[in-house]
Amino acid sequence: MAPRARALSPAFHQASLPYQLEDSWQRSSSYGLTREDDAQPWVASSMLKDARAENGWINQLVAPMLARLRPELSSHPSIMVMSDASGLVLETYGNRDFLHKAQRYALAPGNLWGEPARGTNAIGTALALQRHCEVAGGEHFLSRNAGLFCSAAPIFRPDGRIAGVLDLSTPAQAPRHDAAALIRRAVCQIEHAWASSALGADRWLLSLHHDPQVLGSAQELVLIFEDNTLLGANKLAMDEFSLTANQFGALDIHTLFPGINLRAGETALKSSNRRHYYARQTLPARRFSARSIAHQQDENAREKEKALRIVNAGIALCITGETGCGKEHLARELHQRSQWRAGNFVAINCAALPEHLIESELFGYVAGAFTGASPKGYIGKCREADGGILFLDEIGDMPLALQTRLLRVLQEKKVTPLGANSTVEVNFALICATHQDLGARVNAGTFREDLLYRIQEFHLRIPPLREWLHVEGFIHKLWQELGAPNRGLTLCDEVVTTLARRPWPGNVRQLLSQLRVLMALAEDGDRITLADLPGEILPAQFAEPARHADEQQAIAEAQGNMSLAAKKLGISRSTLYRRLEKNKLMHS
Ligand SMILES: Nc1ncnc2c1ncn2[C@@H]1O[C@H](COP(=O)(O)OP(=O)(O)OP(=O)(O)O)[C@@H](O)[C@H]1O
Repeated sequence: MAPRARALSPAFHQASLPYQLEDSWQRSSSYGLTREDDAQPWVASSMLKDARAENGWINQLVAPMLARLRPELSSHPSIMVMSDASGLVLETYGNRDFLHKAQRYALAPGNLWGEPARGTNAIGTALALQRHCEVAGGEHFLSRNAGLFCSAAPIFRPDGRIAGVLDLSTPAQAPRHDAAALIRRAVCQIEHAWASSALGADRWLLSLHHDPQVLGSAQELVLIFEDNTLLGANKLAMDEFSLTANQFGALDIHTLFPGINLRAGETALKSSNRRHYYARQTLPARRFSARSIAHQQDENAREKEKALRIVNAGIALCITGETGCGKEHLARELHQRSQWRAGNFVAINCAALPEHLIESELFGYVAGAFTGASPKGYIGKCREADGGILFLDEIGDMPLALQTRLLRVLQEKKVTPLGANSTVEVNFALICATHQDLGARVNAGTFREDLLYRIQEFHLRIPPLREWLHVEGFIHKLWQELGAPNRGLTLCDEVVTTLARRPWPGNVRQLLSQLRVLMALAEDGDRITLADLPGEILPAQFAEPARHADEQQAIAEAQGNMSLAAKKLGISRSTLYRRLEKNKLMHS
């Protein structure tokens, strides 16, 4: 027996799974699921509403394409299911009778179909594998889904990230044999339309194919450029040129197509992989395209993309913003997405280190360089960051004397460890962060002007939370990232609005702490209401005892039956008791 098969339990063998699904079953077990589980995790309608709002591309790109497929879909007992990138079902389309039956399987908006929620299933497993996946009948991990046949594929945004999953589901006893072809065709059309819509005031497109007849169809390869820099592509082009999301913003057209001369209107191209293509260029629209999805990204996202390009180009980035607004978080994200990700992300807090240690921390020292030094010497943060990113937090607090040495290192890209005679070459991208006004520090004479220009070749300010336009959506995102949906925890609309309106002087850090507290105090399945918020956060009109009116009313309506009252409120009995206890304490 192969070692891989030996690792599987007998129940796995009974299902005689295709190879790719064996791993998925293993993962399903590791999530703590059993085949008999009957839970159907879902999110509250407010969260569904927000998720739909965040995924406006579905209305623009998927709905028109599915409308064209309607005749094909309605003739069979089958439905199309559209989920977001977490497996949350946002829309279903297709045969009415089967739509109705599908609800029994919870294939309806608001349900979570990621693998952690429902084990092996086409949506969740396509997300896990990042490619097309088919799951038939008993291949589903949960026995309750054995009545389904599902074929699903992820949809890739032009920036290389997964946007969601398109799934075709039928009864297991009547599978559609053309399901895989139908899904692939639909996904290909969506990705093509998405990439094509990126054409904007400053972006142009290059469409390519080996076969000139294919140009202009959804099967063509589409590359998106700003000047000569590749910004994105449809998935077909990503596969053809082995492109990854990290290369977008960093790859030059001449690297992809050496010797290309677009001015000459070239229509036959040779790529760096020596393949020949027929090409068509679509030049920037003269006027701003309001329909361009790329332009719908909010200002923050656009700033982030700029910052990524800056970091990829090795230009020093300085991030400013109030405490807790996410400066280090952004720096780490940029590292993960940048061409420097193979190297280390080395963070040093210039305010937290004693002045006499910063120099040895940054530049290292040789053995015996000073009393108390490690006998082995120390390589120093600059060299640890070689090939990666050096993140200097609170740069505004760096002592003046050290600023001079840092400036030299940044100019010469060479480090001299303490006590050493020779220098060592280093190559890293520099990101600095500060909550201070560096210009004011320069005026006060406590920060070197030449260093400011060197570390702030590009400046990005993260606004404080109170200036953000879409805090509600961000709260939902954090709530999901904290794992609340796995516990069936939802936030009611009033809570989200109340939290979004707080001034949050501690910014994201403070908001996150508050969400963590709410999660820790909640019971699984709870819906968090205003009554769960601490007094100092509540708006004045909800001052007690009015804020507990909901509980009192539910208890009265349930004639004192606490289980029934809790059910009406969508909370557990223990949460109801806890709220009443809190109320009592506040009035004692
Ligand atoms: N966009 C975000 N998404 C999720 N979590 C975030 C985001 N931004 C910040 N955080 C989280 O908020 C907390 C504070 O962020 P971070 O440490 O990056 O802030 P900062 O601006 O560097 O703070 P300080 O100036 O105090 O050093 C961290 O736990 C971080 O993971």
